[in-house]
Amino acid sequence: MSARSTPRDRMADVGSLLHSREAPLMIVLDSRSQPAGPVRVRQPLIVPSVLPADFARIGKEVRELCEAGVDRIQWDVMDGVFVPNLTFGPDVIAAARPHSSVGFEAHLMVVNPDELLPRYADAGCDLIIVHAEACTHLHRTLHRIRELGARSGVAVNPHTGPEVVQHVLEETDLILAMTVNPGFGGQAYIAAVEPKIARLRRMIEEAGLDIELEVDGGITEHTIHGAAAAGADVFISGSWMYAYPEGKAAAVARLRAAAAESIR
Ligand SMILES: O=C(CO)[C@@H](O)[C@H](O)COP(=O)(O)O
Repeated sequence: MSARSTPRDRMADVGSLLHSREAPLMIVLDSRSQPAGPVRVRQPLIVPSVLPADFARIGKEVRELCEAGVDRIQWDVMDGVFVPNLTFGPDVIAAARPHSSVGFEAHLMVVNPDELLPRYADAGCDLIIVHAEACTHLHRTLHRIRELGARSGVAVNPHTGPEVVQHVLEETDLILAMTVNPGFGGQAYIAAVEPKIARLRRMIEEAGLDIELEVDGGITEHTIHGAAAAGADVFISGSWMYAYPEGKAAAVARLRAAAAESIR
């Protein structure tokens, strides 16, 4: 737990301790290396987008996701300008917060994230993700998120190169490689992003930093393999998870198993 954590963060940390990035790392022997040495195997995190949820019963939807075994919950915040859609204000998220036993992340698809950061931190978002394309002073914005007591994340659209995050790695806890153009759920996964995911994974490893690498958009039990093999370790799922015939718990288990097969 970092020194910048707020009391709300600390409560959320206790609730989600089993899913922390530090705790679940396994040590295995890598038979490919000579001599054999310990290798860190990342555990995939499965995170639903609430975009397909029934907004008239959002508290119940959040409780169902927690019971399904998700690692945290993503709120897609859209302003109708950065993306052509409008979604959640901070008051909606704050109202849902007491219904959750896992952390909240806010994916801010907005043109002016800086002025909104305190509102989403106060609403109970433990992780706040801004778009590189929306931030004139990305380093400052990420630093500000941490000052507010949240973890910081930076998202990049499918067309944006990995180099935009090279000089802010020290200020970020997560990189989100969008695998659709943001704005709507239910779009097709863009496999052409995978080489960028691999490049981002190398950048993280070369920097020696504990940064999560998230993918978002079109994630299914099939597409998750390519993203995991490229180096992603956090997987957002929206429409596929909600439409899974055997229910959300089975969908989470299916995605977790599929990611674990391919994660590197
Ligand atoms: O950020 C976004 C869309 O802008 C995503 O979170 C999607 O909402 C994920 O939904 P599916 O592609 O899994 O339906």
